[in-house]
Amino acid sequence: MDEQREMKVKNRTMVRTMIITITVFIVLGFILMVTIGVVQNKPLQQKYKYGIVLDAGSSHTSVYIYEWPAEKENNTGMVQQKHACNVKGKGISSYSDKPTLAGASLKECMDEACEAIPVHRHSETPIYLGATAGMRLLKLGNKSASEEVLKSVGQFLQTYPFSYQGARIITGQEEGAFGWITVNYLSNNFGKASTTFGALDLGGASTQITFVTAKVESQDNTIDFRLYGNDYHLYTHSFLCYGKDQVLKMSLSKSINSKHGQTDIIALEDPCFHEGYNVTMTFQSVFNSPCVGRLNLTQNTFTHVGLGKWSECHTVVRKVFQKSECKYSTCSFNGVFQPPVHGNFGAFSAFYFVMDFLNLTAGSLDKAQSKLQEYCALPWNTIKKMYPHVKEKYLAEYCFSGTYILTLLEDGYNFTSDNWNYIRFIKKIGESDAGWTLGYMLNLTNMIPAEAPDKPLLPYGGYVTFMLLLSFLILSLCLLAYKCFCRPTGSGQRDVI
Ligand SMILES: Nc1ccn([C@@H]2O[C@H](COP(=O)(O)OP(=O)(O)OP(=O)(O)O)[C@@H](O)[C@H]2O)c(=O)n1
Ligand SMILES: [Ca+2]
Repeated sequence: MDEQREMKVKNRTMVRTMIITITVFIVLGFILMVTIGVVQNKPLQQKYKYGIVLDAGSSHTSVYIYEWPAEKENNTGMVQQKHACNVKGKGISSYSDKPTLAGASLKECMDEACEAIPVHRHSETPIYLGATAGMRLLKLGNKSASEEVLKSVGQFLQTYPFSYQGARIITGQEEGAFGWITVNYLSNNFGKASTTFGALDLGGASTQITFVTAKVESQDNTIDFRLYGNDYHLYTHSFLCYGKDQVLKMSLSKSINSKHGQTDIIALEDPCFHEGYNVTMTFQSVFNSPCVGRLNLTQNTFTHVGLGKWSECHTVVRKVFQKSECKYSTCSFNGVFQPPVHGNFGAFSAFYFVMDFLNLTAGSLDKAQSKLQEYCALPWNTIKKMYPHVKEKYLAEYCFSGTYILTLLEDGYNFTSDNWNYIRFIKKIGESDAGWTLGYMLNLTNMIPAEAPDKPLLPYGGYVTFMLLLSFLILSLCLLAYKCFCRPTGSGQRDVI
């Protein structure tokens, strides 16, 4: 009997030891799994890559620095603007008579770029310069000067430690298409069934319109892309000379020409400038562009006198659009094919600067016209007092520019009161400026793949959590099963298997 009791006590002690050992192992195992899960899930220190694009516009140059997580290059929406710098002074095309100075004008912003990008990334950071309508016009008027300017900026950029990828004049189609890519990339519209935004860009010397359409009747206006597994059939057109500074020159030159021969032009009355505005201008400053014809005058200067009459201004501005000829089913203006606009549009650059200043980014077309009419009727002195901190050159032109924008959108691109609210005036999307530069870099670095990259079933964090929960469940079941098989028997003993 004693032996039997001793055996029983021994057995019980053994079972207890086993249970304790197994429980300790299970608990230790679980702690280990949780620890690994937590450590694995800890956000890794991101490694960023960088790219630089210089937007050499007609009125000014901007330097944009983009950054993206190194391992997520091909995911949509990953590239963001890290820094932007506006070069002081005018655009590079204004250096036509002193081209060698064009490069050095970029120094301050390029030095900022060196600071903004970690030194160990400098040599692998691509840098691109794209010049737009100002340089297109200079090339038309003085080809060798445009080449000298490009050479100067190219040589200057190569003195920096970045990976120089060239300085060139981009085409109007590229400018339109890459603006469209930027807007839709930043809005996360690629790789989904969602529709895309059209893009409207207004600069100093050209304007672009780009949107997805089914049928394009003219080859010059077609661009096809396959992005993230979807085909996009784009309509795009860039109107050289229809940026707001060149249109002002065209409009002034038309008024001067209509006066020419009748009287000596001493004062040029302009309904698009505020009453009381009175500035001496040279004829040269109006006629110094391929967008306006030549004029032979003996005088050098004239006085630009404001009248502040919006409806007359509207009539004058309308005259820069030639609407009578169209050999296609539909046209925008100047005989250029354009399908009817449809869907949402993002309107950026000067579209935004001007409409934002005039507080016209929301509301109906009728309301925009009546508010602009009121604004244009304000005397110049009042305007100057209302906005003492705004650059006088910009301030003087907002009545004209606002009128031009409304006319371009309505009479030029055929927007109506019904689809006016589909236009969104935007400066930035998230942290990044809307414009062609981001799309240009994404394209040249192949960062937008034609096909959507394969995605794992679960994101990494989700995968670790799921595996942990599953392991926990299995262990719990094991414990439960163990408990069931160790249930006391009728004789008060335990069956140990
Ligand atoms: N706060 C501001 C900033 C700029 N502008 C005007 O907006 C135009 C410049 O627009 P932008 O998109 O910078 O033109 P660019 O890129 O220089 O010209 P382009 O694209 O035609 O080469 C110029 O007329 C400038 O006077 C403005 O009215 N208000
Ligand atoms: Ca521009």
